[in-house]
Amino acid sequence: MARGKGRRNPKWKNGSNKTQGGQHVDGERRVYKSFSELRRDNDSFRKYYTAQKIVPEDEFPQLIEAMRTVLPTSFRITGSRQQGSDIREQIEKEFVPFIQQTSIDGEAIEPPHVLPWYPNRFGWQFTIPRVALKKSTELSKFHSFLVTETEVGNISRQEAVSMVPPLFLDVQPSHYVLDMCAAPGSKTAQLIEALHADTAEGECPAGVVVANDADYKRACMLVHQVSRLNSPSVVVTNHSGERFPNIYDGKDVVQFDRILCDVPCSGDGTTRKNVRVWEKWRADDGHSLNPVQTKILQRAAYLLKTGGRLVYSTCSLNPIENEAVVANVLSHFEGALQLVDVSEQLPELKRRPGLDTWKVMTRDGNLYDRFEEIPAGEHGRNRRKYSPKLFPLPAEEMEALHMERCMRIYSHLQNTGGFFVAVIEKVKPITVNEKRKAERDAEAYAAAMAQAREEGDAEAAAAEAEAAEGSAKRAASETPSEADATKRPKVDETDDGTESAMTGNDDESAAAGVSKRVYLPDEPRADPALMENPFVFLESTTAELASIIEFYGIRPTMSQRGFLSRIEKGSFRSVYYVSETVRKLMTLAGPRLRIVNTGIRVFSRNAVRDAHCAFRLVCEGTPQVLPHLSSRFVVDASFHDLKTLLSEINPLLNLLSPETQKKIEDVPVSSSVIVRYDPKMHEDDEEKPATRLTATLALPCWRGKASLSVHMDKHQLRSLIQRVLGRTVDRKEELGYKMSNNRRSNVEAAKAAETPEATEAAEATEAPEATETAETTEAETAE
Ligand SMILES: C[S@@+](CC[C@H](N)C(=O)[O-])C[C@H]1O[C@@H](n2cnc3c(N)ncnc32)[C@H](O)[C@@H]1O
Repeated sequence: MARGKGRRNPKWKNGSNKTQGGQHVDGERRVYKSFSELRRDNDSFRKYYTAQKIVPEDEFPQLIEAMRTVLPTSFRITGSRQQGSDIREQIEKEFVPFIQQTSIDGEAIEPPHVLPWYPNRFGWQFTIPRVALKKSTELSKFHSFLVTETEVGNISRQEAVSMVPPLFLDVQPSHYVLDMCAAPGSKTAQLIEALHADTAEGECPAGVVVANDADYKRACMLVHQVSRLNSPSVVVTNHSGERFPNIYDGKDVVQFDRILCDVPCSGDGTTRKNVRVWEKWRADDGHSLNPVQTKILQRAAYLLKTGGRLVYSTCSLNPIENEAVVANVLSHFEGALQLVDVSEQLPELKRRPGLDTWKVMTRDGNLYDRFEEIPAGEHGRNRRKYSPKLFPLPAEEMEALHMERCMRIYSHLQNTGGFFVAVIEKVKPITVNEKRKAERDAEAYAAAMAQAREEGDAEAAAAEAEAAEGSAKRAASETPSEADATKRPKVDETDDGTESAMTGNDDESAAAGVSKRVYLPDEPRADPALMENPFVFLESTTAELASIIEFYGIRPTMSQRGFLSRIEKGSFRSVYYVSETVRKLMTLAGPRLRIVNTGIRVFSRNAVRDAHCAFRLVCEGTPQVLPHLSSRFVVDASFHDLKTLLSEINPLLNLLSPETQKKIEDVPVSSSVIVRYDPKMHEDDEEKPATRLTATLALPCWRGKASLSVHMDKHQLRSLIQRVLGRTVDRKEELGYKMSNNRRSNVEAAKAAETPEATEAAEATEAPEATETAETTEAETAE
């Protein structure tokens, strides 16, 4: 690999040189179509958006051109964590300067850069293609860093524009927050971070985030995303947004301070990532999504506290999914809701104002300004397929709503995807009668549109069948080879054709892939096979919980009302922990709320027969429990000890420093213990971590008879090894938790130490713990 500056490789121009194509099975033959062959254009799309005047006429070519290029990769550092600034420093001081001087085959590489509008330099973007990341050892170190830190939740891959809506929601730690359409959860993660902004580890914010999605399987994806953030203040639920249940506190319905409605949409702002949007785009998609988007926003408006704030967003440019929905709901509740002027917030974010006029495109491709202009057709059949609700309100009403306060973000403005964001405040209550009327109207509108669509689809199907019959006749008169040649090769529906430089947690593509799927309230959604036992709060008198509290000396500073579990046949495997606010909400809601998951897993049953306590501390629960744990189970260690624990598998106690050994000997055999390393206390030490650390590290460990082993999942461990020891761990090494290896390395170490007692102890090896550590580590990862 050559170093030094040079030209940029033209084949990386769009951040990708991917040649892999889509495929489909055509009879016995597989037909591949490369993504570069896919047409990144659509005449109907051009016609529609030119007519909408979403940008000035002379700017439209720039917009289209930007929408045809591949999207840069962007990510966010988890700001609420102590490690956030360490991670940022590592990027700024290690990776950026290094990449600046790196070139491959004489071609310069553009280093990652900060998203100027994202607070605290925690938002980043880069265009280095994956192939380049893997080609050089140095760049692959950056790649490995991104993947590992994403897996442990220190970094989240997220499309830049998708980071915008939560920033305008302005979540405070005391807020009750509802994320109505949350999966796969990139924005939920931001909401949780904001909730924890000023909460010390081990404490619970007064507020709560309820993350909801109508799709049960997608709600499970949400659980994975949320669990990376270890928050006791989150509940994941599974309801249609428009039917999110009332939770009663006495006679009052519990309302939320903040609501995010990131509704299902056509996703036509995501063409840079989902190339097939070009091919599939139809103006009709917006028409059929408008009713459900309206219902979700109406429900959110009702569930919002007076004085509260709501954000409505889509990754679509279509005014029918955006301004039409907002204007209708605002006008319906007559002054209860107002658009907020946020032009002074995030000034670096380039945006354009919302529209107050637009046109509706009918199936025949004609565009109309007013409903009445649509030719009625026989018995009004033609006009019935559309609704006045798809059109702008009268000009003076639109003006009064200040639609210019909505934000439109376009691809060419700052090299992102497209997005729509409206920030809404509730300035007076909505009465139950107003709510009911709105619901009835929305229901009738949705039903009428659905019926018209069915009629329209039936007509279209008949026309298609007629056309197919004609072409079958034509094909019969052609030779087989000619008929084959007229077939258009299809492409795989499942691959979005994009390339991610950060594998692992590609949440955004997952979101985009099904964002158009709309779940209606009466659709059976839950897969019973996946349903788990409901959560039950554990009384502190429950024998097993009492034994955990007593053994680990959990102080009363950790409320004992927060422990809960999923009980099966009178027994439970794991203990979870939630905040008092979550407990209150769950108690008030009872079975009304379909809870998919909640809480942090703090203790898990261990498999060691002679252990004093049947439960061990779980890695993800460590930050929550640590401040409340008896000091007997917390050992402050030196860098030498940290290094030993991270480089050896089940190191013998005599490999640790004498002071640490002494403290560990006080800890009962076969139990969890936390080893803590505070970099501030070791600033003058000669030996230091490979990267500069400021945040304290806490390693949950297992104290065996003669050894101490780190008890973390493999991703956490890999992240620590990279940051502390400065080396990338390969898969074989990380999976080296094999009994034989453990025993061999311990015996060798003991022999090297030349102490007969140690050799004897090593040969007797801590078999149960070692096996348990390895197995549960893998199990934790799987869970
Ligand atoms: C655009 S995606 C949300 C992306 C998500 N906010 C994020 O940032 O990761 C829309 C989501 O709405 C869900 N959905 C579809 N219909 C819904 C409905 N009626 N109520 C609630 N959620 C719905 C889909 O399952 C999908 O996960």
